[in-house]
Amino acid sequence: MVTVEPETFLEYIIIEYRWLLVITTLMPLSFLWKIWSACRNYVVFTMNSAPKAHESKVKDVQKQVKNWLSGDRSTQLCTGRPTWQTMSFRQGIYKKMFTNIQINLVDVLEVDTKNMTVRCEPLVTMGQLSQTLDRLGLALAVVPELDQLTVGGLVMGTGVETSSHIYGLFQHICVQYELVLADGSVVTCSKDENPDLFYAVPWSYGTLGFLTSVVIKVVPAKKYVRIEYHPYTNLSDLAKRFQEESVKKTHQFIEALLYTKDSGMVMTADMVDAVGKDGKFNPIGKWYAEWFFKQVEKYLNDYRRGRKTTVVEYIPLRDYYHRHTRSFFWELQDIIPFGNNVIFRYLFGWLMPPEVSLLKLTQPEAVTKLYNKAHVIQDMLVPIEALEEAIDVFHREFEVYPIWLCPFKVFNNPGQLKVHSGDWQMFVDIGVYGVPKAKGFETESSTRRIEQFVTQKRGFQMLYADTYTTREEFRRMFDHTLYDKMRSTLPHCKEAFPEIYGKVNRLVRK
Ligand SMILES: Cc1cc2nc3c(=O)[nH]c(=O)nc-3n(C[C@H](O)[C@H](O)[C@H](O)COP(=O)(O)OP(=O)(O)OC[C@H]3O[C@@H](n4cnc5c(N)ncnc54)[C@H](O)[C@@H]3O)c2cc1C
Ligand SMILES: NC(=O)C1=CN([C@@H]2O[C@H](COP(=O)(O)OP(=O)(O)OC[C@H]3O[C@@H](n4cnc5c(N)ncnc54)[C@H](OP(=O)(O)O)[C@@H]3O)[C@@H](O)[C@H]2O)C=CC1
Ligand SMILES: CC(C)=CCC[C@@H](C)[C@H]1CC[C@H]2C3=C(CC[C@]12C)[C@@]1(C)CC[C@H](O)C[C@@H]1CC3
Repeated sequence: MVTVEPETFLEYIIIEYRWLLVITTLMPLSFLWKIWSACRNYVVFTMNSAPKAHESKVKDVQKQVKNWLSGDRSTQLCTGRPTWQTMSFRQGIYKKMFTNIQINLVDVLEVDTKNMTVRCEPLVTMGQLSQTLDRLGLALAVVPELDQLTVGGLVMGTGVETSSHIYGLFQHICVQYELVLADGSVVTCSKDENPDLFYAVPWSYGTLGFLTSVVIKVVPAKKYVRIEYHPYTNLSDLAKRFQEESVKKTHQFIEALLYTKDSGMVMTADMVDAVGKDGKFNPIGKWYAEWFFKQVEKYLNDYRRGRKTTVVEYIPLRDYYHRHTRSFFWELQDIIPFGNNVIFRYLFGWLMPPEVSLLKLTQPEAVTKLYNKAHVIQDMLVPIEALEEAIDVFHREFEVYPIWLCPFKVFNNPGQLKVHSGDWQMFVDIGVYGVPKAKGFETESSTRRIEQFVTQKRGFQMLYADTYTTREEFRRMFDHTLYDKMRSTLPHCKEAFPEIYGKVNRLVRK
């Protein structure tokens, strides 16, 4: 295992006792922030002001772009959202050098129950949207788990969730985008209107234009999710079941957690109207509840001890959607090691989790150094047939557990993701978050070997994380044909925005 020795006593204190700052300051501040935004959203809703205000807010974005256009254009453009507020693990250095366009678009605009769509602005978060839709008996077809993820970030980057084996990625449930282009004009695009632009926008990281609204597909929601936990102590069997369930599509939600190379849990789930008699009710979103991944581990240990095989539970729908939010998957245990302790949960659970933005804003240099050297945060997307082989490679290079497995479909559409046969192809997102224990782990070289494996398998890397690829390697991983065509066609685009690589490579992030 890689260890980083703190250089000074102060560094040691900062790393080991970060939880002191988090509990005494960041958690109360996060709580106040949540109350403020709920009140603000409520007032906006009761005044019904968001749809009316949208047009003038878009005009303001246009005005800022036109000001840049009529100036000396010595800098390029990016959104003015401070980098510490984003969910990407790193801070983008380019934000300080570019002209920042303020896009203060934070509201849900319209729920269309006839066409089963919701229209919203780019800074609407997943938590805000799932709450708004839940009250109407609706849900997004794909709800990426963490509350703070925004619609804009998920469109321009990507979003994946346990229903993605049916609906695809977040981009596949979007039916229309409204953008302000580099010449200050407003365009809308869909699969029938400006289709080239529509297919080039996902994964473009804000390098084609500024997103100002998105129309997204919704589905009818039920009150609960019935979840079945299937434990495995053999990787081949687990991979086989996981792959079969993903392709069969008899269940609405599928995910797996690996706790060692050979053991883990496959979870299949479906929306239901009522709690059945075949399982217990488990409101995992309550402040006192154990972290989700810890509960799953308990069921796996029970199985190892020969106690139970398949367990069935009923979970409230929103609790299920955001099941990894309270513990940031398993990342919070590194910051608050006793965060899952029963006394802590009952006393302070209602203040959890701290806002990611505040954690990023207050991250000390010593902690950054530690994460650079001895921590992996990566999501690699590989064809599902390569799952077992991939786990072998990940074990050899990283040895980080738990591992998150989430199947998803990629439709054979034009754009950055190339599918090599048929109408769609099934992939799996392999999420690795934690401290690597592999012998000889070294951040850059180990990650580069993984990136090469993924490219060889014709897979992709999620770009909120660090990419160590060169520009050429990056262009091999992502098909730039349509993207390059759009950048040459759209007026002033190349002048206004860098290429995707210019925003996501490790050198432009700290
Ligand atoms: C466009 C729209 C149309 C709706 N239509 C109906 C309807 O016809 N019938 C109905 O019963 N309910 C409707 N709702 C749901 C509505 O959000 C809740 O019914 C209402 O907010 C409940 O009040 P509360 O005190 O519980 O809200 P709170 O819990 O204080 O907040 C409601 C939550 O909803 C979200 N929200 C509410 N309004 C907005 C907004 N304008 N912009 C962004 N986010 C917002 C926020 O995330 C907030 O967290 C609609 C919501 C929206 C956004
Ligand atoms: N379950 C999941 O699917 C998860 C996904 N993620 C990842 O997190 C990221 C989302 O985080 P989030 O904080 O919401 O987004 P960010 O603010 O990090 O934005 C991500 C990118 O999208 C661009 N962007 C955002 N809004 C707009 C807009 N209105 N117009 C033009 N470009 C825009 C940003 O451009 P600029 O650089 O100019 O600001 C940036 O390059 C995604 O990359 C996603 O893949 C992370 C965890 C889980
Ligand atoms: C499900 C998918 C596709 C991805 C999940 C990624 C998350 C595990 C990470 C996204 C943002 C990350 C951050 C941190 C941990 C891992 C994520 C939640 C920190 C909280 C780690 C501690 C730092 O001080 C701040 C980080 C902010 C971002």
